[in-house]
Amino acid sequence: MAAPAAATQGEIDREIARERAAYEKTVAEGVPRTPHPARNYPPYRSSALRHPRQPLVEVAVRQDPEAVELASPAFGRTDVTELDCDLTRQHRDAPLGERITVSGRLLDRSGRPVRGQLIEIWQANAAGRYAHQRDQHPAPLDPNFTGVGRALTDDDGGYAFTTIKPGAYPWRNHTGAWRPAHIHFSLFGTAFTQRLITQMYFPGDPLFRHDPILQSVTDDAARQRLVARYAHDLSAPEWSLGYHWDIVLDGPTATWIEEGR
Ligand SMILES: O=C(O)c1ccc(O)c(O)c1
Repeated sequence: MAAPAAATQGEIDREIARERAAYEKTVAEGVPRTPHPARNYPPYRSSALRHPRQPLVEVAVRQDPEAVELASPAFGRTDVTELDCDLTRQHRDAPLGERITVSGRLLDRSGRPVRGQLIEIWQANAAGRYAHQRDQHPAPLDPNFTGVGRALTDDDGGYAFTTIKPGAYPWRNHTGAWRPAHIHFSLFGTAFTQRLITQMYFPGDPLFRHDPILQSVTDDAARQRLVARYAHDLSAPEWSLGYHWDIVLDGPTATWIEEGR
């Protein structure tokens, strides 16, 4: 059987508009909204293949939570060093690109700081290429950039990363699909079963409205909360541009997550 023709960007834009209209109709009808993006969001093609089809397993209820923890990754406070949060100093020379700092606070639903939490990030280089064998698109790799970092939140729930601004990159969701520049964030929680994953975007990106992953967050305000704020006071003269991004774990201003594992 011949493979179906890939959708074009125009077709995806129309699908996004249809999904948005369907969402707005459910809001108008007072249908309770799920707090996070749909697991199967048709314009994001691979979500159709990858979403769970069985009811989710409640680990804490059906299994022994301690046994789950024994078989899961763990980390100790001493595993995370000061250098891990500086992605520009992990190689002999500095990476190419626009040096940035990204900082903010990890907060609970009442705005209280969440302290001592492991935050991990991963991202493409300035040319939009991941240092990963699955990324084969013809943009240059940077020998001075791996694109992976981690930090522990401080007593104020604060975190800060120094990195370079990632480039947009093509992916094969549809013809003409380019992801807006973004940084992936993982929040480990106090146990592996609490891990949350999300993405941070940069303000004013013209690709936002064409991106089915960002658009799978159908609530406008929630989508805005995934976009960092350019913070001139965080910029360092002759050195780096500053961005501010808070992550709220829960409640009406929660940062929407793409996946919790
Ligand atoms: O699900 C995916 O295929 C996919 C592709 C590119 C991304 O940047 C991403 O976050 C997810």
